Formats: sequence, structure tokens, C-alpha cells
Amino acid sequence: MAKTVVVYHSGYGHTQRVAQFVAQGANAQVIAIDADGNITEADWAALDAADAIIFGSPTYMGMASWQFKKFADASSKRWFTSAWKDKVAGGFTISASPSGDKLSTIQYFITLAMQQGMVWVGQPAMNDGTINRIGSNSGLMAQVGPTSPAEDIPQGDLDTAKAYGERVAAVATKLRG
Ligand SMILES: Cc1cc2nc3c(=O)[nH]c(=O)nc-3n(C[C@H](O)[C@H](O)[C@H](O)COP(=O)(O)O)c2cc1C
Repeated sequence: MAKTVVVYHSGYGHTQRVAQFVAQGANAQVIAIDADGNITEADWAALDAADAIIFGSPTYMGMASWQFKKFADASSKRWFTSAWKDKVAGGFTISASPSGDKLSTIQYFITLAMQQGMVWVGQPAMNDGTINRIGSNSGLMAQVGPTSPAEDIPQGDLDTAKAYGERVAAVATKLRG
């Protein structure tokens, strides 16, 4: 089975909760980017050893958080040596508004994956009103109102997150051969 790592930033616990479900589906290691935008050397080593990396961030002001961007900028070291080339990539975000410009965050993840030479996996689950209720195909999106705690994230969004993790890991396993 492919080795998958979920790397995410979460300011207030919502992205963390989604990350846990994505990781459950992918049977993945989870790495949290800290409040200063840093991860440890051991975390970088785990990412380098992964077959698949799934990026996660809340959408803040229509984009990934600055802590996630700091992590992404630090990954430029890997770009110089094509170290992440051919790894499988995926990504997820959560925000408060139904749209909230989450697509900008997902599109940034796709750009990051393309810069690193990775193979992006979209979100093929059909919208049945519960699973993929937001109707995102580019990546995984979740949503909960601005005053709601992470515990209130709809179960359908969490089930979709788990299914997305399974999907990314399955593609990575196939590509690994
Ligand atoms: C600085 C800041 C900017 C935000 N910008 C947006 C936004 O552009 N669109 C949106 O729908 N929600 C926005 N939100 C709401 C968050 O996306 C939402 O609360 C999310 O669940 C937070 O995830 P976290 O707990 O992992 O940080 C913003 C919240 C903060 C604190």
C-alpha cells in the first residue's frame, strides 16, 4: 500500500477535524503546520518518503493561510531537486461561507502540486445532497458557519473527506505498481 501523508494548517481546529477524516480514509500520517508556519525536520523526511501528499488549509481571505504558504515556500527546496516529482497530490479546505472562495485555495494547491511535478487527484464523488454536497470536483471542500465549532462540521462533509482520502491513497497505490 502507498505511503500517504496529510500536511495541513488549522487556526481554530476545523481544518484539523477534516484532516483527521482524510487521513483515516487514506491510512495516512498526519503532519500539522504550526502557528508559525513550521514543521520539523522529521516531518520533512516523512513528506520526502511519501508516495502521496495531501495538502490542507482553511480558506482565509480567499486563499490558503499564510502558515500554509510559508510551508509551501519552504518546499521550494524540494522543487530545486525535483524531489517530489511523480508523487500523487490532493488537497482540501474548509471555510465559513457556502462559497467563501474556497476554489482559490484548491487551485493554489493544484498549482503547488504542478510546480512540484506531482500528479493531482480530484474529487469524483457525485453530489447526492450529503456526500460532496458542495459539489466540488477539483479537490475536497467542507463548510460550516462562522460561529460553529469543528464538532458541527456536517457528517456528510466528513464522510466525503474520508472517501477522498481513500481515493488519493488508491490512486497512489495503483501508480506505485
Ligand atoms: C482571517 C480569517 C479569514 C477568513 N476568510 C474566509 C474567507 O475568505 N471565506 C470564508 O468563507 N471563510 C473565511 N473565514 C472563516 C474560516 O475559513 C473558517 O472559520 C474555517 O473553518 C477556519 O478553519 P480553521 O479552524 O482550521 O482555522 C476566515 C476566517 C479567518 C480567521
